[in-house]
Amino acid sequence: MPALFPHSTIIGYPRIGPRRELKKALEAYWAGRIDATALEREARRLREATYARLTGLGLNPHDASIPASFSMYDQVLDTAVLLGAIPERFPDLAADHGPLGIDDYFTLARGDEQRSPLEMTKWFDTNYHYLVPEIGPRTPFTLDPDTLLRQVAEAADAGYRVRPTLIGPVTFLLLSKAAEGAGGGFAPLDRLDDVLPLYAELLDRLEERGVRWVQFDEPALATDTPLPDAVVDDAVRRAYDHLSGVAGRPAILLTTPYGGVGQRLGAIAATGVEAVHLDLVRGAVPAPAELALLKGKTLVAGIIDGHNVWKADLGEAAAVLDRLRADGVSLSVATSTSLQHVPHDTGVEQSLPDELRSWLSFADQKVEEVVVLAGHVAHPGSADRAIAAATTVLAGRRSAPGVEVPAVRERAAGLSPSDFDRGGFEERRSAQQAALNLPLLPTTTIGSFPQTAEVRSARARAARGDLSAAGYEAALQDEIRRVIALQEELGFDVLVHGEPERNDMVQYFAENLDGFDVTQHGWVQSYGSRCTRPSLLWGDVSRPAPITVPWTSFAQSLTGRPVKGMLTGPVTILAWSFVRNDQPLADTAFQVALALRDEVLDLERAGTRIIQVDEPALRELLPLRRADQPAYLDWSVRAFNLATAAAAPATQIHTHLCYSEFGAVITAIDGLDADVTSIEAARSRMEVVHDLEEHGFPRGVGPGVYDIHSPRVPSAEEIRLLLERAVRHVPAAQLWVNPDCGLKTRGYRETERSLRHLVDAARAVRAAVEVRS
Ligand SMILES: Nc1nc2c(c(=O)[nH]1)N[C@@H](CNc1ccc(C(=O)N[C@@H](CCC(=O)N[C@@H](CCC(=O)N[C@@H](CCC(=O)O)C(=O)O)C(=O)O)C(=O)O)cc1)CN2
Ligand code: MET
Ligand SMILES: [Zn+2]
Repeated sequence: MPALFPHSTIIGYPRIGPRRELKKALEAYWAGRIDATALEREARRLREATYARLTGLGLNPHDASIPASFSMYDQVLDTAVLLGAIPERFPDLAADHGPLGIDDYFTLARGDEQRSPLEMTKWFDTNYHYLVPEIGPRTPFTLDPDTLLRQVAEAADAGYRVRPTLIGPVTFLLLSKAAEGAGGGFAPLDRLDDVLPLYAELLDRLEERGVRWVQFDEPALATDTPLPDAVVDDAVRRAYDHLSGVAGRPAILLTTPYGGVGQRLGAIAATGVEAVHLDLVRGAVPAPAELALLKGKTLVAGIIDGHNVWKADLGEAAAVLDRLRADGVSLSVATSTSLQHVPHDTGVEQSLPDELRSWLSFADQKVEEVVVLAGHVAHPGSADRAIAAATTVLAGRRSAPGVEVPAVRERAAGLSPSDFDRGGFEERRSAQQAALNLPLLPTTTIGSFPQTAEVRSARARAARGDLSAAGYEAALQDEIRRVIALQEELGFDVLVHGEPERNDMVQYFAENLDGFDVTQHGWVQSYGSRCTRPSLLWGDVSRPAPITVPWTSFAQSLTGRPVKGMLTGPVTILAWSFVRNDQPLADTAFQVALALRDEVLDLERAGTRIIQVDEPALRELLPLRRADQPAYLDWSVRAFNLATAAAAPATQIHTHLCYSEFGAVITAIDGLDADVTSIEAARSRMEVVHDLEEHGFPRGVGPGVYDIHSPRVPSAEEIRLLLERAVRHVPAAQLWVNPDCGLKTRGYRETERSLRHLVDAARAVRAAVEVRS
């Protein structure tokens, strides 16, 4: 008879550390500044500090309330390695060479001189990115459980009985891609029966170590998958019938974060798992008939949002829990998702206004909210004071100055269709050609140039007060001078100022708009050691003063060639911030769009002839459920239109989107109505030109000709071949030549060489096309 599932838990916790300790240790290890022992010592210290912290916040250290959700780089990679699922292109790392070492693990994550790493892609609808396993019909599977078992043992030694968490078999295979050469018709899920014995063996091994509960994350069950529902439901049944049939195993918690499971609840409930987690924030609260299906299991109610940073309405959450309990279900209180998507602790923020801080709940505060609600479930009435306090805070938030600004609302309410419409493209095209007189196949970059250690350090010193505002501005101007001179020397047609003033393309705008605040320590892992500090969008948004105009004008004053103004679009600003949850996203997007519209007009007035509005996250916010996608695409496209449509016909509007799955949203991209669109294309060898050709994409387009994600320098010949491929499918008069994305993560050495090759290749193809026509 398995133990009862604990009354309160979280699905996962941030791993990067309250002061980004893991990031620093990883980067020190990769740079050779510390050895593997020191890295592992720091990781272990962080894990134990997490268990201690969670215990302090009220989770029980003895009953599996605490998840063991650490990862050195990525949890999907960890599960692939646990199963020995090493892609065939890494034969030296295969299981017959023994268990995988830490350097081998990092080779899979980061690649080496010869091989690219596993592909990285977005994790559900978050700004976290996971590594995509490659599974073929013959990929071998061998259990490699040492890392997991060591963590269980190490926790036990420190006095914690933790709950190991890993990606469940169905989601693991659904998130994998078919290995190259797997053959049409093969889907990784075809290998389900081959991985199940390994998961079963793992349950045995965990049982031997005294583990009582194991968590299998199955978020793919809360999304629409490319495979038919019946196939996925059958996989759920087979997987969990197999695993629950293992004799003497630990009990199983199956989690389904990031959405509702809908009809799939039937298949999940029919399995022999002991506890089922549902996301009650994104998904619906189950009706009594659905709850009846869960009889005999614990419902782990994901009622605290793991995905945003706002304090919960505890009164409302308690009412939902009361209803569930009245229906007789065995109940545990939890977060809707892992807390890896939110910063650690509001308590360490020194510069946030107290009132704003009181509205916030980061990971540690969310644990407290879970514990309060679990107290309420166990002893109704016992949490009334905390619930009343939350109600008071929420009421204060609703009426606080800045949350609703009449002038902002009136402006948004007064919009008419013409505010979204730039007029006909033909008129624009001839006006722009007259104003700019650009050659065929114009060359440009995506905006940022390498962010040098000097620039970052100057910014850090300016923030500490060790460098004056004037000193910081002078340092940035020096950098702009160098970037302009370099582009002139290389022979670019459309220049950029290089964005040295931006810590991040979203945070920089948030720092300069009303309605936002930014944190000091609110770092969230984006992938591996890379982090971002999402801004807090808490109020009505407006622009107190021009933001980018001085930098762009300064750059333009240094050159006769056109300098492109550079803005981040409304959808991306929302996607990479924590956004208020008290009004529809579309309303907030329109406010941001209006602020950007003012900036577009000010840039134009200052003489900027080309303005780029980046929307790399347009695809990212696309809802996971197909039924929700059309409404999203409608408002997101309209927000971009609103930001850009006031520009004069002669002003050329560019946009940039850095992903290659272009086909899926090409109609929306067309709807943006930008004069020129640059996109990622190099990693897929220009495949996107087929989508463009098929769609008959009518305006300018710059498919990226070199991959900026790696320090590799492409040859001019290689770039020329890509361009010739593009010219065969897209009229040359529409084509631009640019890299895949911004250069901020690169160094100057490789950047300069790559850009030289880019200009050489563009000139060669330009000459060839001109001869032909
Ligand atoms: N917000 C956002 N989301 C995004 C992307 C993006 O660019 N922005 N890109 C996509 C991929 N994700 C990425 C996420 C992060 C990074 C990245 O490089 N992050 C940097 C931090 C960038 C930053 O905010 N820099 C700040 C702060 C830098 C810093 O750590 N400074 C030191 C001090 C340095 C010194 O004294 O010299 C400190 O604070 O300790 C600045 O330049 O000002 C990192 O982890 O290292 C790259 C890609 C998707 N999502
Ligand atoms: C992630 S898209 C980046 C666009 C931005 N203009 C840059 O060049 O860095
Ligand atoms: Zn990009």
